[in-house]
Amino acid sequence: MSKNLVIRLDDKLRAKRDNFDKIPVVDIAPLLDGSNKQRVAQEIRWALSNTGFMYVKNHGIPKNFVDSVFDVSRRFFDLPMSQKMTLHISKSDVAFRGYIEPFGENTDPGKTKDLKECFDIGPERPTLEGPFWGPNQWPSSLPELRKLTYGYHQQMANLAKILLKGIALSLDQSECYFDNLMRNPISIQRLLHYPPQSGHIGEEIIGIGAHTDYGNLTILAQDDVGGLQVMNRDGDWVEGIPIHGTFVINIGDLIQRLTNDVYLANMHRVVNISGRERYSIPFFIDADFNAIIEPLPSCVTNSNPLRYKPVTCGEHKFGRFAASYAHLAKAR
Ligand SMILES: O=C(O)CCC(=O)C(=O)O
Ligand SMILES: [Fe+2]
Repeated sequence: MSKNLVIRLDDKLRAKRDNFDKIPVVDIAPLLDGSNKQRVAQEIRWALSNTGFMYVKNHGIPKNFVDSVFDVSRRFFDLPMSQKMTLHISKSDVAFRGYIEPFGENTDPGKTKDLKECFDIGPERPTLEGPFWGPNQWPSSLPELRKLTYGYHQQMANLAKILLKGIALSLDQSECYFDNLMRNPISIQRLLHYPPQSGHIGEEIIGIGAHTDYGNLTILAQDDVGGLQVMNRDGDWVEGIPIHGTFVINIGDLIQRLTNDVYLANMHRVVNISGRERYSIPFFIDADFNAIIEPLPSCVTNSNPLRYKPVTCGEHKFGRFAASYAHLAKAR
């Protein structure tokens, strides 16, 4: 695998990180019930500075609810292609809501085509305008999809708030630190389907090409098939194996910028070598469109000088989307 991707971080900082061959599991019950927030914050700090990823367990979201969303997601992707294409994401313009066909969004576009199909929805708040807001597109033949996916998305938004309190504490900030940056945060609830691949699997076509996530936080539910891979300090890929009852959490570029590279928005990809269909359900949450993200003064030191200029969340996110989406590339 190309090691050049990891060099994105300067070598001095990379050498300071602990290496890892497993992604840590963090029990967040003491954060939810308030019994030991600092212990959870410490575990989050290790996980996000060294791996950029963690599993969370005891998160309070019922397993049967998550299963019901996987179930409706399978039924959605089983619909005929002609029906799914009537909901195509390009019809929502820059609201980014709807269906994306295989190879329609490529996360490492110079190198890899993504063998995945997606369905994206977002908050249904008609008063908010601008990119990343707008009506969702729902299939009339599958009415349960709306209730389940939208309900799931709200549960994820609540869980994200709790996790962001833990992340704020882990950075020695007040637990309300993110509230001002996230009054109406951009968020996307995605359903993902990775068709099976067989024969020789080269980097030119895999489930999802190597990338970092763009925003603040991602909460991922995966089925039991496996295929998620996360890059360690040596540039080797570590399996994000499915662990029953957990979510996989990772931070995106905005938190890496906010922490002046102290926390890592790590490279990851999906290679589905199982020969089976794989389904996953990521929830992405960013900051407000106009929120200015700049390094926290406590993360800027003599040995880690200022690395980033302020950027708005919307500007950063839009730039990264434009590079990945065929329908935006055509419009440019
Ligand atoms: O499906 C997965 O396991 C990961 C998906 C992912 O990385 C993404 O959608 O950004
Ligand atoms: Fe990702």
